[in-house]
Amino acid sequence: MQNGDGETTPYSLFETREGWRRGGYRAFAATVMAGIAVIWGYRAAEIPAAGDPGRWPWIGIFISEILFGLYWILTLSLRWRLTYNFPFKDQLSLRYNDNQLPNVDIFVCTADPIIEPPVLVISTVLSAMAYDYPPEKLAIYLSDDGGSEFTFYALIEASNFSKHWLPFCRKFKVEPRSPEAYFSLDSALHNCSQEWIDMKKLFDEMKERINSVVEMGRVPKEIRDQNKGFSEWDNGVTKQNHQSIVKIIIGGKNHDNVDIDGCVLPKLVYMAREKRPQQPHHFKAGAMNALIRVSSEITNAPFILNLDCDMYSNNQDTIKELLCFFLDGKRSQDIAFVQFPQDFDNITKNKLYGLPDQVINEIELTGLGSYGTALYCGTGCFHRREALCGKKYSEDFNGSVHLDAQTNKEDPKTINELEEACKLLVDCNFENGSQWGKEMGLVYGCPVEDIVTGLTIQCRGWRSVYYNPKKRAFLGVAPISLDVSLVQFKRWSEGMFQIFLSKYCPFIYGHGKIKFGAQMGYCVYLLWAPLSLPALYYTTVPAICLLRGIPLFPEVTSLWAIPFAYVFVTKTCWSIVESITCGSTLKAWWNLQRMLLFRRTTAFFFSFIDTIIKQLGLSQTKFAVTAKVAAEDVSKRYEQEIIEFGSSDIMSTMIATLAMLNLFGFLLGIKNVAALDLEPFYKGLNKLILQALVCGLIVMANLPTYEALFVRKDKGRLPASVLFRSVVLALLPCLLFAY
Ligand SMILES: O=c1ccn([C@@H]2O[C@H](COP(=O)(O)OP(=O)(O)O[C@H]3O[C@H](CO)[C@@H](O)[C@H](O)[C@H]3O)[C@@H](O)[C@H]2O)c(=O)[nH]1
Ligand SMILES: [Mn+2]
Repeated sequence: MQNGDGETTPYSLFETREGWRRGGYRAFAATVMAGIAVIWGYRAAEIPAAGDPGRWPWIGIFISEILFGLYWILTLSLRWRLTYNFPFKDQLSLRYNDNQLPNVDIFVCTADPIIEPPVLVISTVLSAMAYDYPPEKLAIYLSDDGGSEFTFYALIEASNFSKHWLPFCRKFKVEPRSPEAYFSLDSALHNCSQEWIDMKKLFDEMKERINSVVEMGRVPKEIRDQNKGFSEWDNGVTKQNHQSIVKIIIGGKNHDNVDIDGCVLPKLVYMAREKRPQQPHHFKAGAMNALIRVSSEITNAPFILNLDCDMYSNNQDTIKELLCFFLDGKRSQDIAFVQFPQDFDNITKNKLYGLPDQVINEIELTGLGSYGTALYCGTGCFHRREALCGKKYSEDFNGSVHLDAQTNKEDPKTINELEEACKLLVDCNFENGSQWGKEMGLVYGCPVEDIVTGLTIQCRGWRSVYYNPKKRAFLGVAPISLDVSLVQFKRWSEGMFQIFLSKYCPFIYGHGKIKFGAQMGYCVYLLWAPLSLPALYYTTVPAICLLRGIPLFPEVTSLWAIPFAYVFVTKTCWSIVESITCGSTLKAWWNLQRMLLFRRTTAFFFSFIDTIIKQLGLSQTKFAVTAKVAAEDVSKRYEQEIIEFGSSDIMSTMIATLAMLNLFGFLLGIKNVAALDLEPFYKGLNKLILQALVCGLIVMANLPTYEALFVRKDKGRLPASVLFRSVVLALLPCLLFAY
């Protein structure tokens, strides 16, 4: 066996295996496709004559079904072929000893000390410091877009705490290594030794100190005096307006950089790039690019792990596992990044808000990864620095040469000189006239900087790997109220639709560069926003037509009902089977269907509108940071799986209005039919029953909405103003069209 050379060693570091044969799925998909084609044919053949009141609604539903059908064809690309990746960590240590392992830089981004509390941020940082990896090869960089002295203070506390925490983790093989997550595990699981108790006390005291400083609203003088770094905050630093701040908290050849056992600590750097009100800062993409430059000055590791501040490491072995993909000689050369799925540690049993979507994580993203084009999801992603910085892949690129060349960057500069040099790299003007945000680093101008950046890397010839280990590598915080969740989906769908409309549209930009299946797969996500249009049509027009007795579906006794029934029933069953085999419960599947309905009719629809407005140049890109904390009563309801509507914004009004509209349609439609004599009654029933079924399903999915409107008394209910608005809005079409 020879070091670093994939060709002469008999053992590979990773393996890619084909999943189950997909023949069954393909055959099934073909029958569904046939069903869809028959439905299209039926719609085209049976268009009501001019003058018939049903003509326009019919044409509308025809168009909707064409769009749904085409979208469904796109989703096939994600299921066609599934391959899975398996690293062999033990082989890595046989091939490379610790000295030969590459440096790794870990980037953590935070943006706001209130909705991303410093204690949460440092727990993530500490979990990253505690990886089972030679500490002298690790460096953790925190980018603070909040420019907050609280976050800086918390990081100093964390650096002191790490001197105890890291030895403790090593000694007791602690897992997970985020102290917050670890100590909230059932303590009965642990040996309640004195050391455990002492450690918990140390952590609780630190939390207490940090939280009290945050509550006080300023860092007291005694603390400020202990670290001259606080002087940066002396003259009016605000979130939007401040100079560059770079502080190397642990690093350099300082005797203080060891833990209580005398082991070296990983480097730790705080960075807040310069912000000026009139200068665009490009949100997370800007922060990441600043981190790339600062880290290149200080450590310049060839591999970069990118984490959101809530995504703590849940597996100490992750770095070693994932290096298997990068260090396997020739086979590794064209791999630009390895993406892990996004997972959360605050999930209830039945996934109230549909996150994480196991089918996306286990099947769809695997499917996209099988084309060599794993989606870059912004967090839990390891990059090859060169690929991220804009290098094109070419056959003669030799990753291992680069590895040999990299050694611990022994810088003659002092910490002070380094910090000053870094500050220049993150001032507002540094990027002017450069390729940053275009050809270099993360791409600017899009609220989903991650997806578009991943695509550009792939179009430069690189491959990416999706790795979904059994043991979750990272766990984050999922939204625990409906509005926060919908706002997050709005940002995503808006950003993705922008990509579709921009020069980065995968069908054009990716043409000839990534596989056609991959182009289709990307569009499954990029087209979320326009998918709202047929969805809205389906949730409004059948209900209104039902009121008026206009049939839009075939008679239930006619042969034409068969393709509708077939497509609906088999697709539903398939989706249930997929969910359950991916580890969901039946109830979780149902909750997801409700969330899909809510997302499509609100978040996706408003993002569609906003994207169009933006295309017209009337507004600017925004990035609404997702809240990671909530009030106690909200958390309590979340644990009981009660939906937190709790606001009167336009999205909840929309949800309530659609719920009311379908309820009216369903009830009045049935009432109208029931009032008939026997013979016309059966005829009417025959004609309208499928339509009533559509409304009935929407009503069923909305049961929690009615409860929130009429029954609930807690703060998470829908306020009376929403009830009033939704009833008026839903009655409007009923009155206009019904009589
Ligand atoms: O101006 C900003 C805004 C955000 N962030 C950070 O970006 C991360 C993601 O923000 P969050 O509000 O948590 O967004 P999510 O919707 O949870 O994020 C997902 O989607 C984003 C793109 O929409 C990606 O950037 C994220 O990595 C991905 O986890 C957080 O750590 C933030 O602190 C910044 O650093 N600067
Ligand atoms: Mn997040």
